[in-house]
Amino acid sequence: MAELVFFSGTMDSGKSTLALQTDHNHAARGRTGLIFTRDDRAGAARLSSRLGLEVDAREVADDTDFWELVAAERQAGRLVDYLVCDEAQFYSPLQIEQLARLVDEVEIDVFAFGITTDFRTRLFPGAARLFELADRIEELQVPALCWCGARGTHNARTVGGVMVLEGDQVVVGDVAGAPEAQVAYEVLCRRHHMRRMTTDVARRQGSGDALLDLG
Ligand SMILES: Nc1ncnc2c1ncn2[C@@H]1O[C@H](COP(=O)(O)OP(=O)(O)O)[C@@H](O)[C@H]1O
Ligand SMILES: Cc1cn([C@H]2C[C@H](O)[C@@H](COP(=O)(O)O)O2)c(=O)[nH]c1=O
Repeated sequence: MAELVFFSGTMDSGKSTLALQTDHNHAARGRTGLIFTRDDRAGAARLSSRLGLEVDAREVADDTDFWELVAAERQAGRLVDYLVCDEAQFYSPLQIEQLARLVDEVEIDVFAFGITTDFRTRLFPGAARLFELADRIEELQVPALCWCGARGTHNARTVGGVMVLEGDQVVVGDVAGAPEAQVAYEVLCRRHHMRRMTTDVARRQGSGDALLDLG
């Protein structure tokens, strides 16, 4: 039976890598899939992993209708066995419902990958709908770590090196950015997210609870 699976984790937890591996393994067994993403850091219509792999993908837009799109593929005589959907937190709730309908009514597997919460620790609408509708939620197994060594659970946004809790929900960016970058992200444990204690703050304060060598 087809499934809607949501592979969720923080930024930098290996989701895009797993998306590429998932596509590879299914394609290697002769299945035909479509790869989607939205606002990947590598640019439009690309799915990129920090491990260096990058492939072409279909860019999801506000008006993308997954149901119509798959119907058009099938009418053109092209098989669709599965969908790989990266950055699924950016999809609308309606688009997540279209994905669930494809699973239930057309028996297409949907593998969705995305972060759950934004920089304010609030669920993205697409992630919330996935939590509500998915057959399975899979947590990524190799977590990004907070600077203190604890499992990273929350995504912090910095603007000019300072952690912020105000701003647009969607601002494409990376965890690898220089601390003074205009917009950058850092994965923290909840305790340090709540205290707004990024690596930079901990280093400046010479934090007593630092477990890792901050360099
Ligand atoms: N140079 C490296 N060597 C080994 N693993 C790396 C390297 N760079 C990144 N990674 C791994 O890649 C992960 C990020 O993968 P990626 O698929 O881009 O994450 P996500 O899509 O969740 O943001 C990191 O957590 C780390 O485990
Ligand atoms: C927390 C948070 C993240 N984003 C953006 C930043 C990145 O472009 C993507 C996440 O990509 P990844 O492959 O999981 O690293 O989401 C955002 O727009 N708003 C946020 O609050």
